[in-house]
Amino acid sequence: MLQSWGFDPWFAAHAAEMAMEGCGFARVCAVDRGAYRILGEGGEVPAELAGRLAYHTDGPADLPCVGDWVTAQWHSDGTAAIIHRVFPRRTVLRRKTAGDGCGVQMIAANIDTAFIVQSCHYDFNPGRLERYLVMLADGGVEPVVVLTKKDLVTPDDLANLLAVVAAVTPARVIALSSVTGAGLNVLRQALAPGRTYCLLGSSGVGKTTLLNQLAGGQAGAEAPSGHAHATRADRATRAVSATGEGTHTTTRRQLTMLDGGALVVDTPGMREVGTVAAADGVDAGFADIALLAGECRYADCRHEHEAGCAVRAAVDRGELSATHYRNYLKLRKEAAFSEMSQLDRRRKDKAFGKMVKSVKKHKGY
Ligand SMILES: Nc1nc2c(ncn2[C@@H]2O[C@H](COP(=O)(O)OP(=O)(O)OP(=O)(O)O)[C@@H](O)[C@H]2O)c(=O)[nH]1
Ligand SMILES: [Zn+2]
Repeated sequence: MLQSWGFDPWFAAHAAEMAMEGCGFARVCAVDRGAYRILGEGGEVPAELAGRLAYHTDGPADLPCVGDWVTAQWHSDGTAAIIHRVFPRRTVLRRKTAGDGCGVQMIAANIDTAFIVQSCHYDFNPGRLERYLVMLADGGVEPVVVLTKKDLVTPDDLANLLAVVAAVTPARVIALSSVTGAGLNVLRQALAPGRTYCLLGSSGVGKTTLLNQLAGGQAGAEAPSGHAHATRADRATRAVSATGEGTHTTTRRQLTMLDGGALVVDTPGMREVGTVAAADGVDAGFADIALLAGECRYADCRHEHEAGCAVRAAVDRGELSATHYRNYLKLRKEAAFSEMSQLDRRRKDKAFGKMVKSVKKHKGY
């Protein structure tokens, strides 16, 4: 049971040092404002931190996060548990927090492989790709590049993209289309049971569509009981349920098992990695605009002259300050500029162009 959730020999080797009397091991499958859910031999239960763990840590990075293995003590009836210790982490996914400089925010632990998802069509950006690669290398996570929406570009364009990626990283690249299904099996075959994966990428590149296809679930399909099936409905809703007395919040499981036994981490924080990495925190001070952006007709709306733009509409109605809106556009431009990494500039060089060409030839694109 624990093995199927990823308790492999690496973690088993730490079992002796992590063991405590009256406790067992479990994997954290959800975290929501200090409320945890863990998966142990007896299934999934809510858990709290032991006082010692909660108050005697060096910082938030020491607290359990999704994907962590922990030592826990189950209540006598088995319906809840206390987390006492956090296993050493094989890998970490974390990002620097905006502002003070030295803070880090843990996004997930013990992810084996991260799929960096970019769209062939609109979103492809070698500078951002490079940034994800740095983040993954920093945390020891294996990168695989996934180029989505291959149906929207010509074979020639795709060959160019593949060559650029190959010039940036030796990581494996999978190009696919969720519309035609091309390449989906290649991705499926890259998933191994008991290994942990995640999808990183900006909003709109097709992560949700892809996850649903990997989960094998039809849109809104009922999950067979006992199965960690993730359906569209699952991913689209915030699992907040109202009970008789006030509001009771349940946290959706953020670590799920696909049909083939591969494990997938999908947390709200993981989704934010994309936007923050994409625009250097520009969105952080413009939460109001980010919120409105959710209502724009097009997922890739730039809020400039697009039809059905909810942001511009709010400015026109006087509900959003025009100055605030202009500041947003201005800052975003600057962020886009500073985002032009070394690599972007190099790309304009002749030498880099030559390298791309030779990679193309060599790889036979
Ligand atoms: N043409 C084409 N469109 C696609 C493909 N995959 C996804 N889309 C469309 O792209 C849009 C965004 O897809 P999502 O799966 O919601 O993107 P996401 O990355 O999950 O975005 P967030 O949920 O905002 O993080 C949707 O309209 C999809 O139908 C594809 O392979 N080809
Ligand atoms: Zn818009």
